[in-house]
Amino acid sequence: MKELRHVNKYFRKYWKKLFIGTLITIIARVFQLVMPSYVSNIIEVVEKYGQGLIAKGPAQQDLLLYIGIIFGAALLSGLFTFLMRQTIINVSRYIEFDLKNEVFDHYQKLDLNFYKSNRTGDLMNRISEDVSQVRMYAGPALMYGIQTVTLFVCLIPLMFIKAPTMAFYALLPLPVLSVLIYWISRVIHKRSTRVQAFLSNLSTFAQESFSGISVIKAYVMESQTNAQASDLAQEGRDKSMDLAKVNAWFFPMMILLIGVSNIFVIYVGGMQYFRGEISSLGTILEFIIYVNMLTWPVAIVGWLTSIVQRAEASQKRINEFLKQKPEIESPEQPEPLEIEGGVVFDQVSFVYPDTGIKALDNVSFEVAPGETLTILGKTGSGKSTLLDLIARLYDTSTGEIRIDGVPITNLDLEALRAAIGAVPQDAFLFSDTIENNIRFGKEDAHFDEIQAVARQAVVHDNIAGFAKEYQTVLGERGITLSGGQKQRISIARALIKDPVIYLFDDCLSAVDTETEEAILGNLRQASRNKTTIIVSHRVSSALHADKVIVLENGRIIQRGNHEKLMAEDGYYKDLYINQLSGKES
Ligand SMILES: Nc1ncnc2c1ncn2[C@@H]1O[C@H](COP(=O)(O)OP(=O)(O)OP(=O)(O)O)[C@@H](O)[C@H]1O
Repeated sequence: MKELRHVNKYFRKYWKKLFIGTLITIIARVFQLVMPSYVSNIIEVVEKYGQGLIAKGPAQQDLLLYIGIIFGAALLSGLFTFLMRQTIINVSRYIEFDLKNEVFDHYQKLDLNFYKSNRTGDLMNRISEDVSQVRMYAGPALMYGIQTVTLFVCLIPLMFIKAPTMAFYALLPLPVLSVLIYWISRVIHKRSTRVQAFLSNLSTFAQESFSGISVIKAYVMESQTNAQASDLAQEGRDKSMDLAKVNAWFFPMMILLIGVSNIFVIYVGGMQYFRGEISSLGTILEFIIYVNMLTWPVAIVGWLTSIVQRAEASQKRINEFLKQKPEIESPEQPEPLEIEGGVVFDQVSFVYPDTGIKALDNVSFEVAPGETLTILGKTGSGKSTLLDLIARLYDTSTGEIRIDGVPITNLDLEALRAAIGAVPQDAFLFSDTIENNIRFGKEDAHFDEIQAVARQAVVHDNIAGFAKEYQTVLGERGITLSGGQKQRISIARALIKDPVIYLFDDCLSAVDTETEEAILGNLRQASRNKTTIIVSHRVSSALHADKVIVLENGRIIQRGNHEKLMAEDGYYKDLYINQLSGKES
């Protein structure tokens, strides 16, 4: 129960509803208890009538009265049972909602390393399956728990008051039933944990096969993927069958033990009746009803234990993630700063913690507010890493990055990221309309602004060509854009944000050179007074830059501007000559 303590805060939050729910549960059970003793009364009236102790008229009147009471009590018990579900089960849904939001909010705060070391399927499983298991504890388990306790507390003393010997024998098999069901539930729990872990794998496999469907098709891997899927399905079937086998024991065991209890009641009650220790056969019937009323709650003790165990295991998995602290956080007292956009790298090195790859090695440079820096270099030379460090997606291993003279770690994280408009290398667009994808950069943007930035990113004409123009839905629910169109929408999204610092990570790689030139021209206009850092493989992005650096294996091997770099032999000049000759030819 240690892990489940996490849910107590939600119980406290909804304590009023839970309190009312508990009262209602108790009332519902008390009304349920009315029926057996009136059934006994009915039998007694019938017996008396048979023995000629009561006339037909009054006997009929008594019968009608008792039936009326049983009916009324059943109605009220039904009504309160309905209200009980409405309160306690509803609270469990609220708790499920709150917990899902808490987990999701926490996921959002965690940094990239967390996402790299955990699989998406697992993240999704914890927020859906595991939270559902915890809901079972916060709702049904709580409700049936209260119900069981109420019934035990009211019914068992009542049975002992009415007929102690019969009560003793009637209750004798029930602890055995509870222990057996507890034991079965433990096995069920073990096996269902295996099923749970398997489902996590299955989600990951399905998610990867669907997102990688084009690769699967292109490499004609359908049959291998199918074979893998059917292996997984077989594994799932075996695990589910294991679970089904133990589940199958549950009800037969219950029925057997109720049967034994009933036989005890009939035998012991019958003997007592013969000996005159009980006055009416109605008492036997009353006890049979009691035994049947108790069976489910007794069985449920075992079931509840298994729900609690499962919820504990699930909450443990959830807590594992909730306990993870984001490695990158805002300082407690950030320096107040109106960011102007001066960026300084002071002997910065960075090693990816998971792979140990040194992506940047002693990198130093300065970009003044409003300047443009272009970073060139072979693939894997550390260009994207450098941009990620400016947005503080990672923290430097050694050295310092300063924005307007203030170490980046002293700045408020949100303020820093709000000042940055980043266009990543892999343009990611959401399954939403084009308008909303661009609006992501500025929620309250007017439609005219959206069109204006789309024009600057040279994608407006493409959008206008779609039947639904800006309302065209992208992604899984809609059309698929070309790589270049995606990149340009992603640029428009950054432009509408109108940030102080632009980070463009090779975001024109999928557009033709003519469009690239048009966009670069527009970007120069849009980012005239903004600090702009462009990562590129094309020298065209460097022609008008104030500064250029060339990276190789994480080190700066050349720096200057176009004119200076053309004056020396090296990577830049070679690249320029290569790309220029390519263009001319
Ligand atoms: N998330 C990551 N985890 C571990 N290592 C990484 C990660 N991202 C990049 N690397 C490694 O860091 C080095 C620099 O990568 P980076 O993406 O910064 O290069 P790049 O110059 O942007 O390459 P490209 O031009 O291909 O985009 C590479 O060796 C790469 O394998």
